[in-house]
Amino acid sequence: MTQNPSAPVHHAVPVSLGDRSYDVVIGSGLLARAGETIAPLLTRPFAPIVTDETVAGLHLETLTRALEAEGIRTVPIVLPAGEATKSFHHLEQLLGALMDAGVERTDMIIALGGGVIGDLAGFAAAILRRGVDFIQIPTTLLAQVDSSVGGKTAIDVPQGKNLVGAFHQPRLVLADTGALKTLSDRELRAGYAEVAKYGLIDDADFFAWLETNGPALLAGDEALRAEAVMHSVAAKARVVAADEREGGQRALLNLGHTFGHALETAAGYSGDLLHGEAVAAGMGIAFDVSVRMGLCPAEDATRAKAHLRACSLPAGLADLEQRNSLTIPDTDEIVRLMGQDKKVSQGRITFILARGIGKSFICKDADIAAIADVLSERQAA
Ligand SMILES: NC(=O)c1ccc[n+]([C@@H]2O[C@H](COP(=O)([O-])OP(=O)(O)OC[C@H]3O[C@@H](n4cnc5c(N)ncnc54)[C@H](O)[C@@H]3O)[C@@H](O)[C@H]2O)c1
Ligand SMILES: O=C(O)C(=O)C[C@@H](O)[C@H](O)[C@H](O)COP(=O)(O)O
Ligand SMILES: [Zn+2]
Repeated sequence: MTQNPSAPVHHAVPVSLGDRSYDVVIGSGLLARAGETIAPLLTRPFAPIVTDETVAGLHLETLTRALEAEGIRTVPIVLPAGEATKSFHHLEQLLGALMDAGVERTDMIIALGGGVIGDLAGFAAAILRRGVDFIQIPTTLLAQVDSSVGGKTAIDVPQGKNLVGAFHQPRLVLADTGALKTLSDRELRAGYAEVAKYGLIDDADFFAWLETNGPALLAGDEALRAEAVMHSVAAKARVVAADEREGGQRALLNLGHTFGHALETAAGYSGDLLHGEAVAAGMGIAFDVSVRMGLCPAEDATRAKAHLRACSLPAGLADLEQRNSLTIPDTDEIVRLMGQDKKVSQGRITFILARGIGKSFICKDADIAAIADVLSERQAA
């Protein structure tokens, strides 16, 4: 990336994957200068931009101007905002729009938005003409710290979350932390769940840092936000570089997700339950199960859940019932839905459990009775 004295301060985290390596560039004001960064990656001065209606109203013009200033012709493709857009219907619509726009195999698709747009546009890029390059420009906290990095792309289906998808790495990720200023408080907090996840997985020091700084970060401290984004991206980049296709340790990034995805499926991928909220509740459940199985000290579970709640996130099923006014499916239904998880092998569900804060591990022989007990008790404590 060309640096000039008037350019905003930015930081690049490499994702090292051999000839598919790329940088995650993090900083405020990057969107307005995206043209200089992106132009050298294009084979011709043309870029379709996939985004959603909300982000289009807030940030599309800045990006379009930045690209057009470099002589790049843009074609915006604007989809409805929200999880329901990660569907076969919208995938078909998007693929049609990309072909109608004349996208060739050597072109570059730009995904501008949150994890929904990144996952959907990334999947479209993976399968259109058997694979077109794409760039992630994540605009939510969740997408900046997690979904834009690592190449998991997918849509949701009635059977479960992300069950149809592909691994397809982006060529570049541009995370403009200034774009987070327009994000709603609820979406910011939902994204924070994935930040807290990195601490809970294997970084107790980071979790302690979040306990001190999380509330100020959520309240709007931009320097703390940028620090949390850089730390989270570095953590994810390390895991992805070591295990791109989740043959092993990448599964740790699924902490809270086996429970969370089942709840999102039950909620019908509606705005009643955001992905980050489901993950937060799922992480609380994972800690409760770990305590119930005698694996984790109760005080660590209490601490993990207390921090989530201090950040106005749910830490279990009772919180979801009360805070999100969600009707929680019965235990049998949750267990049935978890049976569709991609980590199921030979009929057994793999769970990510914890021996303490920062001590998560992959458990292939979890006690289903203990899990069912925790789910049935709703764990409000
Ligand atoms: N691929 C991965 O590795 C990975 C990782 C984590 C999550 N995910 C997926 O990501 C999705 C959730 O992503 P998300 O939380 O970003 O949701 P999202 O994409 O739906 O964005 C949340 C909302 O914020 C709006 N928005 C986005 N940027 C904004 C901005 N700067 N200002 C104001 N509003 C803005 C969007 O229009 C949307 O309404 C889920 O489908 C989840 O499964 C994928
Ligand atoms: O990148 C990963 O690996 C993750 O697990 C990150 C998760 O936060 C993300 O929600 C991911 O989409 C879940 O993966 P899945 O394979 O369970 O769909
Ligand atoms: Zn997630």
